[in-house]
Amino acid sequence: MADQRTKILRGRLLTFHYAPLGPDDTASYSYEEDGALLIEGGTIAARGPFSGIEKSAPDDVEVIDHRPHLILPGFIDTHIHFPQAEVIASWADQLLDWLNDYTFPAEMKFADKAHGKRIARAFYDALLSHGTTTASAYCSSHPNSVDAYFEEAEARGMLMLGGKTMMDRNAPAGLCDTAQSSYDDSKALLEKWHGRGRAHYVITPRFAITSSPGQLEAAGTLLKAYPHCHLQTHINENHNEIAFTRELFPEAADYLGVYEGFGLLGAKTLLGHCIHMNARELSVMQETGSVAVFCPTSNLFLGSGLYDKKGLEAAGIRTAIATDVGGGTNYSMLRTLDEGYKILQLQRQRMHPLISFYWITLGNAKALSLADRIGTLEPGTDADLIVLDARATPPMALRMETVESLSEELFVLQTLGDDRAVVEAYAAGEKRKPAPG
Ligand SMILES: Nc1nc2[nH]cnc2c(=O)[nH]1
Ligand SMILES: [Zn+2]
Repeated sequence: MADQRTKILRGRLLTFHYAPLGPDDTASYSYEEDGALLIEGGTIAARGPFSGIEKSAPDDVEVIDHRPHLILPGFIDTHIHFPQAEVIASWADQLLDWLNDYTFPAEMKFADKAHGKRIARAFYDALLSHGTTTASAYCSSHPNSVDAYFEEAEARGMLMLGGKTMMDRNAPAGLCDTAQSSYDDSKALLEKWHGRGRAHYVITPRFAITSSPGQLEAAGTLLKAYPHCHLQTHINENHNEIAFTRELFPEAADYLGVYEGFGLLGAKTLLGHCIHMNARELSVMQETGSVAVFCPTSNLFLGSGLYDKKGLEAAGIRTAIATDVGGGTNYSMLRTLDEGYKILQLQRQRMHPLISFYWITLGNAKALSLADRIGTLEPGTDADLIVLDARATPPMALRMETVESLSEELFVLQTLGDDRAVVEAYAAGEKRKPAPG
């Protein structure tokens, strides 16, 4: 009798090994036309041609046949706001007005744990139905919201990163903590959640405008004491934001200098946006190994500006891509790639589809320093997978009639695809795509 949880997934497998150096870099990925994954106890036990995997498996193993669809590692979203599920699609001016008029009022509702639990269910339904199996989220400033966030992830077997937003000024009283309370609450939450199951705690000062120097210092103290945790914040998204930050921290060399001064930079630091960077900031980002997170739908929606992927990477900076819902306008990493492609086109930095799909899987896993567990179909890693159908809608099916290569198929998925192209999502080896409706 086979282990109940042992199964074979059959389909067209695609996984990356490193960032493709160009369209012809076939060594950068593995593609198996009739491939299979042996899944045991939430991890990938073996990968190969179906015939070989079937031979080595127990006779009564369950075979789930996903042909003719693609099987990929689950998508990874490196920057999203859990309490903004009700903010997405709010008609606003640029960043600071959008925060004050829509975002802060919506986040205040998370003082109520019941609200957090309801939004958490909707949030994870949205992630999984769009093929995202891991994300790094800002919760609200209420510790309750972090519990709601990780409890729901645990129930769904998902590897999720997140933390309590630290913010003690320039926001409504109902959202503000203090330097001391944010330190105490973050520490307690971190000790409760980090490493429990698949949870990863992220120290989360919102941005320089909403944190006093004392609070940024507290965040730095936490990061020093818990260097295995990530830290996430925002930087250089909007010109008014930058000007206000310079007024609040006149002694800092520049915006990044604020975070640098409080010891917030390093290989586990995720900096959202990084649009308007100066030369000094680029070199400090590179030296510290901090990650510059591209949020294309948000950057267009809020009129923030154009992320310079080529310039950042030429400076040796690690990059990632994310939705930034609710400034971002879609949970789909496919829609995110499509908008990102257009931003890069405007700068003559056209991105090849192999690089796009590398980025939202292994690339983002590397940016999170989690490539030993997720973002890949390598045996020994976690079975977080998705099944994609490039013929999911009539316009996609029509376009696919003339597609001749894997790269072309990926580009159809990126340009025309959304949650309708996601046939199934597995987290820790189990089917998790919510039933429609
Ligand atoms: N896009 C975005 N930028 C921010 N900067 C500070 N907070 C936020 C936020 O919630 N969204
Ligand atoms: Zn954000």
